[in-house]
Amino acid sequence: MTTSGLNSDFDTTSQGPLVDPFGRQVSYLRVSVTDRCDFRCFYCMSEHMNFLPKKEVLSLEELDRLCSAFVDHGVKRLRLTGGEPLVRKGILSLISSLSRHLDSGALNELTITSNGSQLKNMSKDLASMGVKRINLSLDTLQEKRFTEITRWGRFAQVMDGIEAALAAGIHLKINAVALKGVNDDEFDDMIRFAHERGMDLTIIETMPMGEIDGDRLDMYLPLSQVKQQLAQSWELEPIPYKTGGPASYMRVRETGGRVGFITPLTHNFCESCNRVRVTCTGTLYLCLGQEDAADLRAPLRASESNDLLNQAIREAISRKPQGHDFVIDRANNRPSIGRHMSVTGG
Ligand SMILES: Nc1nc2c(ncn2[C@@H]2O[C@H](COP(=O)(O)OP(=O)(O)OP(=O)(O)O)[C@@H](O)[C@H]2O)c(=O)[nH]1
Ligand SMILES: C[S@@+](CC[C@H](N)C(=O)[O-])C[C@H]1O[C@@H](n2cnc3c(N)ncnc32)[C@H](O)[C@@H]1O
Ligand code: SF4
Ligand code: SF4
Repeated sequence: MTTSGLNSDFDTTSQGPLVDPFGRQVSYLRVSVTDRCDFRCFYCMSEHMNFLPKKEVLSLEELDRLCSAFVDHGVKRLRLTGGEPLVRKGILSLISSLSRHLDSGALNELTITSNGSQLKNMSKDLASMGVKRINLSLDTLQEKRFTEITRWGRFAQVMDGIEAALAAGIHLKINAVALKGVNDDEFDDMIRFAHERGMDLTIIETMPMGEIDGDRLDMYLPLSQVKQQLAQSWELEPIPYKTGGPASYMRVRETGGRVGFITPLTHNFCESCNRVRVTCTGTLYLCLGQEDAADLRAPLRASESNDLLNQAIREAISRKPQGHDFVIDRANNRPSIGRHMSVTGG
């Protein structure tokens, strides 16, 4: 973890918005509230993962304090992710507490990225707490494939979760990772499934993060190929729609719905980056595709006042890198970034 390299032009004691050395304002925080998950998607985790011991993980109160400190620094959008954020014990009390920032107008949006397994029971509560959008990860519509991909997931549970979330008035976006030889024959079906239910679909390239049991390189499918494939079935029109996320969207004329493409390896969207990530141990990662990080747990726990914490946050932002260094290391067959996606939650 880097603690040196402080950019001496930066005043780390002032309040106000967080602006990095490239003039980009950090207005979006993604928080991985747990590294644990009830699924074991094969491209994300190995089947037998060693998860963090409980004492290393921030309590719900500490997570609340940390998120609130970022809100005080002008963060407008908060996304809870994981692991699976909705399997963390007490998660609804954290969300309920954070929703005070929506009520006050300090926060524009409180969202979640989820595998959908808990949505059947939680959707109503989440909607009542002000969660208006959820990004739901679903890579296939075929039950057998779903079991092969997620290993431990139950397809029917996710389908029930989708139904419950939509019934509660939550907007869903489906995230599907493009996996060569696994789900690359399903994108047409997924467009139909999503658009019939008023959901956007975004397709994501696999990223070389964390050791997994198999070989992720074999499954890498550039989205340029997916677009060509889709263009044979659909009329696609580029549109300027933006959520503040990395996807670039197209309208599918036949359905009227949107399909988004997230291409971290073939297209670089870093120049407009607005985000940083915090893990469940309070480590602040300045970029999804870099190892550079700052420990916020020590300053958080060192004092009841937020002075040390605020200083650590500003110091870290002063060295946010310009962009990622994802490389596909075919020679050594190693992931470009050692940590798993579940550490930062995507
Ligand atoms: N390289 C890179 N990829 C990102 C970044 N943010 C999100 N992604 C990728 O996009 C995937 C989907 O992210 P989501 O959790 O749905 O968030 P989002 O696309 O920012 O969400 P919206 O607010 O709906 O736009 C993640 O799993 C990552 O693969 C980023 O900053 N850099
Ligand atoms: C790590 S999960 C965490 C939240 C939740 N468990 C879920 O699946 O939505 C967030 C997103 O990262 C994606 N993801 C995981 N590993 C990935 C990888 N190596 N490359 C690209 N996306 C990945 C998942 O498909 C999911 O959409
Ligand atoms: S992608 Fe999400 S649901 Fe799948 S193993 Fe990773 S954290 Fe769990
Ligand atoms: S890869 Fe890093 S710099 Fe680029 S958009 Fe993602 S977090 Fe921002």
